[in-house]
Amino acid sequence: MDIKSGHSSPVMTDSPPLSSARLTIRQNRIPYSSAAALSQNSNLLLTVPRKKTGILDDVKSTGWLDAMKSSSPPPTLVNKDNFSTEATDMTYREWMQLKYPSALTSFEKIMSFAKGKRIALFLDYDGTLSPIVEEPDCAYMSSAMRSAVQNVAKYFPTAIISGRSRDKVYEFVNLSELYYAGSHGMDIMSPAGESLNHEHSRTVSVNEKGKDVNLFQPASEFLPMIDKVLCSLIESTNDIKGVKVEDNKFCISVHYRNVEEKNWALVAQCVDDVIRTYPKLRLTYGRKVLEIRPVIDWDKGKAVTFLLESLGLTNCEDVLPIYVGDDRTDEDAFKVLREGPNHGYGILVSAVPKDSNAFYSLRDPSEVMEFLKSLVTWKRSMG
Ligand SMILES: O=P(O)(O)OC[C@H]1O[C@H](O[C@H]2O[C@H](CO)[C@@H](O)[C@H](O)[C@H]2O)[C@H](O)[C@@H](O)[C@@H]1O
Repeated sequence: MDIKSGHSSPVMTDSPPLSSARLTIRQNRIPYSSAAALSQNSNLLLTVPRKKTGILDDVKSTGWLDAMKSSSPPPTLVNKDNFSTEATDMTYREWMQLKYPSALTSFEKIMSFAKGKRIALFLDYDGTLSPIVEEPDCAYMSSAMRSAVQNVAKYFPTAIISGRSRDKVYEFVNLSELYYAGSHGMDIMSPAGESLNHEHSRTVSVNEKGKDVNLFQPASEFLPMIDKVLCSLIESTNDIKGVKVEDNKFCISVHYRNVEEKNWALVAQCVDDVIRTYPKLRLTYGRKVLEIRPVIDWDKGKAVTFLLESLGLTNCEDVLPIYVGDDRTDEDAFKVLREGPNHGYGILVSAVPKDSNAFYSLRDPSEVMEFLKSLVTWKRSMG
């Protein structure tokens, strides 16, 4: 059975990554009037020079401000009480039925394909295992979700793949039996006593019990640069109310979720001012967050391929990788499973219709938990 059947080729409608847009218009200049207007509107003491090149030009010429605005479901579609209108419900149902069927209602179909195969499970963290909240440091997962992940990991090799630092996501998930890939896959760790089976991996003692884990960190040479940029970003955004700069070790997140919308362009400007002198760094975006990372050819998709190789599960007919994620950065992994030699299923977690490289969908973390529990029940039923 061809797992691609029945799905049309997805078309990504999001804007291109900031970095590429940035490069193409680097010579453009912001007219003095725009820069002046920005500084007047901002009510901040930040100095905005007369002539600028960079992200702000992109915002104006390629709709980046729109991209920043649409990088998380707008409150009119999904508000805090999960209110949705009949019309948006119907649009969602149509999207789900026609393009990305629910992984819960399609569970039997998925499992009929999984029969006789070894499942490998990859789980994003924010928005997948934990709900999106305003304060990034408070994105806790529930203990019920932790149990569901713990149970599923008894039967299938399971990895958490996150944009966060590995330490932070480990602190949230707190299950030592899992593989972890932090910093968008640039910081991979095996469970204690396991090896990543790679010539460039190294063994270190990490936890208080002094257990050995194996690490693979393809961007380690960038650490000094990232640390410098982190300090500069903290300093330059210091006066913008609501900005949070998060140290994700090999990446940096600049959150604007709690910044007044009129100041979002200013956030972009500050980020651009800092990173413009670092050609070895690039900028992407996620859910109300700008993300700075090394230009190396590595992402969540590469991390999935790496882990499948480490586990000896690559290019095997009898392996079914499943990746569950909600964000733009998860698309790299969905794409790898859709197009690469390790065919598998991407499952997009979304409460609003959007285009994706995934095959299936789940509405929110509670449905993710149900899906994980169903996997366990199915496995136990197989004896
Ligand atoms: O790859 P992920 O595990 O999904 O991490 C992606 C980013 O997630 C976090 O930010 C997002 O979640 C926050 C908490 O719900 C929310 O406040 C923020 O607006 C979201 O962008 C995390 O803080 C970032 O560092 C990760 O890159």
